[in-house]
Amino acid sequence: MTVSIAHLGPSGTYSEQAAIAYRDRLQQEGQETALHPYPSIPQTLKAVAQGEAQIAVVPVENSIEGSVAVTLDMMWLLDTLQIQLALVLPIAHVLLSHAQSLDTLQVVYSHPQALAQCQLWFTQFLPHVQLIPTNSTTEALQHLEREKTAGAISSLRAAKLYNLPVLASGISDYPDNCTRFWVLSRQSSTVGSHTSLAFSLPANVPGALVKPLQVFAQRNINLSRIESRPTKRSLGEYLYFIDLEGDSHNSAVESALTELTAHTEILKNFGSYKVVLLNQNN
Ligand SMILES: O=C(O)C(=O)Cc1ccccc1
Repeated sequence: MTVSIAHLGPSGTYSEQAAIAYRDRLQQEGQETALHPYPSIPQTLKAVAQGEAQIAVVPVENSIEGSVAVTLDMMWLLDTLQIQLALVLPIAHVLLSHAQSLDTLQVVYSHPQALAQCQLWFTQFLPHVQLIPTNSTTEALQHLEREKTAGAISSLRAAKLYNLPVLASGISDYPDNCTRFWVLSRQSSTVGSHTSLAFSLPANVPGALVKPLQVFAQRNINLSRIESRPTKRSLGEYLYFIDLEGDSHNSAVESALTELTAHTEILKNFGSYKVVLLNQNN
């Protein structure tokens, strides 16, 4: 049976690069696979939640810009997705354009994460250029043929794929730019070094967040990330997304998760998984 892997498209995105790395792992195990590009991150996740695809590979956090909010929000909403693996991909942005020189550029298109990761570079070298968000780094490339004074931030892989000229490279604001992707499916996750969960609080009162956090501290469980997102019910009310070091089959983590139910309103366990560092050529 062919395993279908959904990712943000069109072809050439960083998400596709992470999906290819995952596909290669499955192929080494003798699995048949097929990649399926989707126009947005929510559509990629819904495809798996609705059973249209079996696996989704989506960005969750970038070392410069932080969380991909839409991924966290959809994980909470969809409820059924479990993390199978985390992939950390180095990100090297280039500026692509048919323009002859940088100073003729008027607009630059890209995914909001890519625009944000290069904002200092644009402030310094192209302060008057208009930055326009697109659904993905490769969707941005569709503008270049018709708009000769437009640029797009994408990868060198995408430049080669679409045969587009590179106007500038090394444009990320910090050299160690990398993005963490989650590999998700509806199957329950297995084992690994990390566990991710999210919860809402029973009441907005002093100390409400201390209690769930103490559950981990008392058991010497290290948290590797904590992120809040609005509940969207009322201003100032939040959901908390937590990554912890440990597997949910480990007895300390297991008992922490049990006790956590007493200090949270809704608790969602997204599963335990391994973290794999990819290199640029993956
Ligand atoms: O648009 C893409 O190529 C994506 O996969 C989203 C993204 C954008 C910038 C850095 C990492 C992921």
